[in-house]
Amino acid sequence: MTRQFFVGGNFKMNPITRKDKLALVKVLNDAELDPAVEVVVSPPALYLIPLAESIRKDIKIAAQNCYFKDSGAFTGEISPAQLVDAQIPYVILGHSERRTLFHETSEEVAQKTSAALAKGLSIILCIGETLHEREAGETGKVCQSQLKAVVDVLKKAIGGDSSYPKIVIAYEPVWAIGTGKVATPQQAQEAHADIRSFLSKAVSSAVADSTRIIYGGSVNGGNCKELSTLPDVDGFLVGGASLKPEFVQIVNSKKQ
Ligand SMILES: O=C[C@H](O)COP(=O)(O)O
Repeated sequence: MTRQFFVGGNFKMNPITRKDKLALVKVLNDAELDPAVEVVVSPPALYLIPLAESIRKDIKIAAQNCYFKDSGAFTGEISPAQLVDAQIPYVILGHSERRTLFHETSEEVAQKTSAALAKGLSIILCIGETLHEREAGETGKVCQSQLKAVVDVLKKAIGGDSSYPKIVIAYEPVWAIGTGKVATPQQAQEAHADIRSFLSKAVSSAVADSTRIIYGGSVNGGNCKELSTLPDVDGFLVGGASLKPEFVQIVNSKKQ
């Protein structure tokens, strides 16, 4: 099955100034982007609506997080219903920075995933192991347990397996994030194939076949080409390099 290549830019808590944000938008708006690629950028919450209004319409916008309730006394949170109302189509959930710095558990990530899907949002669901877990030979076990929490919740949710086309799984080994230490093509392919095989057993072979599994962790203009040729790598979630003009090269990595 052909899976549409997907490139996401996670700006994290950047840029600091609106001037830098405008420069970034100009680079993307002026660029020649491969029309076959789905491109999504994810700014801080403050910039979601202004970015959606100023960026070209073939680039979609993602929030970097959301809560699982619709509204109420939850200071600092944004709800799936609010994102839908603001016409923001995607949300990143389970990023390792949320899991580690903000102590989000896999169960909370699953609850947020289910709530966001119920409102019609698409999800970039992040999973991945720490260096310690990789060195202990636990990469597969960790990724599967993070994913299983979502699979279990979706089994009970309205819509069930029909939700999977709205989920892109981002495999992001924590040791590769922001470190300049990218996974080797062999490590990336192995982890992606393992995730796909888990999906096949835990959900169905059709879902395993059609779900996009993208790689994140120190992707840049220099290493994207080789990673983009791997059979189970369906795109990238880019952090640091998404703030630079080389993001265009990463979007176009299949065409280079
Ligand atoms: O969400 C993106 C990842 O955390 C990757 O970040 P990075 O490209 O800066 O390593």
